[in-house]
Amino acid sequence: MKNCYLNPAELGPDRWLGMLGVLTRQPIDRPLMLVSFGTATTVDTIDDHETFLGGLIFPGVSMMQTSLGAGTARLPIAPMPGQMWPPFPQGTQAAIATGIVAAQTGAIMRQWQQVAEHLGQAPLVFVTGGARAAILPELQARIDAFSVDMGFGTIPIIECESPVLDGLRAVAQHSPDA
Ligand SMILES: Nc1ncnc2c1ncn2[C@@H]1O[C@H](COP(=O)(O)OP(=O)(O)O)[C@@H](O)[C@H]1O
Ligand SMILES: CC(C)(COP(=O)(O)O)[C@@H](O)C(=O)NCCC(=O)O
Repeated sequence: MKNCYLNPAELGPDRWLGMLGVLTRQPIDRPLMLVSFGTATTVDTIDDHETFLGGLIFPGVSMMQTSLGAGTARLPIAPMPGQMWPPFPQGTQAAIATGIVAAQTGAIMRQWQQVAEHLGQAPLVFVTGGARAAILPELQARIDAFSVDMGFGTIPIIECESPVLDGLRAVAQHSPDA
């Protein structure tokens, strides 16, 4: 895989290995995105020539929850109930939880749209990380809406339990001493 980072050494090895892990399970005939809902959320894109184009880093779900709780006078650390997210939340906890889901999903969808527009193909989305469950239903609904709108049909998100370990295994198997 080619790395388009201006300084490749700056890229987190977890992100690089995660992308290699995804490539072990998917033939690269279309763009791929790997979204990792960890401490930070990362959104990385590989084009259909096995080139890592670049990606996003922003605070993860838990970091958003705790930073609102710690950085404001009156906001609680709101739980993420995993229900439908209302368009007009009418209470503090719902406003925070829905705001976090909207922030996470909105950033990912912006990237999804950029990839679709720049490359003319609908990216396949892989997700990993401990905090993914709260975001997945909303993300799937948004991808389906955008994708159908752009004439690509629905695209199921693929969950990956351990892409970093899959990538590490692939590197170990291809090393000269393996
Ligand atoms: N079962 C879970 N339910 C909800 N959130 C979880 C769960 N497990 C982990 N998390 C959250 O996921 C994040 C860590 O995810 P992880 O994939 O371990 O990331 P990292 O690679 O940063 O260690 C933390 O913010 C944590 O709060
Ligand atoms: C962005 C990360 C903090 C994500 O780590 P995570 O939250 O998954 O533990 C990590 O990949 C990192 O420190 N990266 C270095 C900077 C970069 O990738 O550009």
